[in-house]
Order: sequence, then C-alpha cells, then structure tokens
Amino acid sequence: MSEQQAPRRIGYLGPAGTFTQQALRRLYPDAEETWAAPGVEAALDGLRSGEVDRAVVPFENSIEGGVSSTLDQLIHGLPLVITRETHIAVEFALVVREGTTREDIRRVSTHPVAMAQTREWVARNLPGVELIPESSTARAAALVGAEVYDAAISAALAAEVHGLVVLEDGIADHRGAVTRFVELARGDVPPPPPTGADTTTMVAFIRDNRPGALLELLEQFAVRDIDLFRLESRPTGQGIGKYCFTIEAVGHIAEPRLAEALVGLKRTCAQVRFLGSYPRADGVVQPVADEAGPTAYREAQDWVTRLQGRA
Ligand SMILES: O=C(O)C(=O)C[C@]1(C(=O)O)C=C[C@@H](O)C=C1
Repeated sequence: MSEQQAPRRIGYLGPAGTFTQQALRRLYPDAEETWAAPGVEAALDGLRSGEVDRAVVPFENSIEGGVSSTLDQLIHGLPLVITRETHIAVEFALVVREGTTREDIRRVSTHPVAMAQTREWVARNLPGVELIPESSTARAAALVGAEVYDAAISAALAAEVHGLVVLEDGIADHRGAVTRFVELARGDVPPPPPTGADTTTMVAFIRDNRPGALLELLEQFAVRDIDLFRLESRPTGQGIGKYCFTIEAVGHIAEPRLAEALVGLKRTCAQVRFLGSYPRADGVVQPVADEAGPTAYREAQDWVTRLQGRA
C-alpha cells in the first residue's frame, strides 16, 4: 500500500474529546496510531518533523470563518498540503464538575472559535462570568476536571472523557453550525486524483499593494470560469498592511483551467503556495462551461501547437 493510502501515525488537535477527534474518527474509522497534539501548531510541527504522517486540524467554521491558528501555520514554514476534508456539526454543551450549579460558575473556558459561537448565550445565561480561551474545547474541559476553571464549553463527549457532567446542552447562538476539518500531509505528497467535485486551496502574496492588484489576481480565475468560494486576507507578519490571500477554488490542479490559473498566479504574484487539490466533503459537482472544460483547452492547445509548426 502506498504512503498516501496508509499513513502510519496521525496527529490531531487534542486532547481526547475535541471536535477534531470526531473529524479524525470520521476520516479514519480504523485508525490505530493517533497522537493528541496540545495545539494546532504542535500538530503541524509534528507533521513537518516526520513524527506523524498526517494531521487533522480545524480549517473553517460556518459562523466564524477561517480558523486563523490553522491558516497562519500553513502560510509559513515547510509546505504542507490538504489531502481530504470533512464537515462536523458542532453542538456545544456547558460541562462542569459533578455538583456544580450555575450560581457556582465564575470562570468559563473554551476554544476561541467556540467562544465566538456561544458568546450571546453566555452573556444571557451566565452574566458577569470570566471567559478564558484555551487551545481546544477538550483542553478547557480537562482543566475543569483539574479545578482550574468552573465550567467549559465543549462537545458533550468531552464531559464523558474528562469525568465531568453536562449542565446545559445545545447552547450555541446559531443552530446548525458546521466546522470543516482538513487532513494535512507533507508538501511532497501528490494530490489525490480528481473526482469531478474537488477544491483547490492556495495562498497568494501579491507583489506590491497598488490599485487593481487584487483585481488582477482575481482575473486569473474569472477568465477561466473558475468559481471561488472563499477569499480571505491574513497578515503576513511583515508589517502593518502586509497581507496575503487564502483562495479556495472549485476544481482540481489536474484540470487545465486550474493549472493555467496557477501558472498565471505564479507569473504575477510575489509568491504562491499551493495548499492542495482534494475531494469536496459535500461531493457537489459544479458544472463547467464547455469553453472552460478539458476538451476546449486541449483543442486550443493543439491549434497553437500546429501554428507553431511543432505538430
Ligand atoms: O476545540 C475543539 O474541540 C476543536 O476541535 C477546535 C474547534 C475549532 O477550531 O473551530 C472545532 C470546532 C468548534 O468550532 C470549536 C473549536
């Protein structure tokens, strides 16, 4: 079996009981060797150093948008690529030590993305409590067990894992929130074959900030009939106003239109980082106009080749 089919060891954002662990179980129902990393950065460091062969981390939340801690780790450092994704419905519970009542709660902890999704509920139901961010919802739960906090906002599963009880269930501000998780591999792993329902993720650093620079970048996709479904700017860390763009497009690098768009980006941007082509979790196939399909590209390329007198 190739390395791509059978990764040996898989890292994930731990400890046990995170939503990320649920994503890992969905992606690897029979995983034998897993490693609960203490944070996204540690999980990706472990992947880069070869300690694990794949890492599963949160990437985007339907309420909060891109998970900055993950995006920022992918922008710099040894290249990593996304090879798969999955969506998990996030349902939060307020978990406490046995015997704790609402009146006892002073300090509540959770992951910042979970905090953003439950802030209104907390303000309404636990006015005046102190909210403290932790590296994951399950770590917050573990620290409730260790009596560092009075309550955590986590998956109900985390209560079970860390010897706590659920005081309130279904506490989200917005029903139906979903988090998208990705499986990452080291940058030399080739993309999985195209399925017809694929996503390509990349990061572009524009050369200099001038009028029309972003439009020029977007043109690479527009003229090739490529649908973009997420465009997010992140600071490069190189000074105020220095940003790069995370771009997510419908299609696979094996398709000529996507490959050409990447050629265009590479020519016109200061730097481009390819973050993978992989199957969409929802399997939705978006139709491609005839003139942007592989046959049109092949015919046009053959025509140019003939004109060049090379065929
Ligand atoms: O802390 C966890 O349990 C995670 O898996 C992380 C994470 C995230 O980063 O978005 C996952 C889902 C929820 O939206 C909140 C937190």
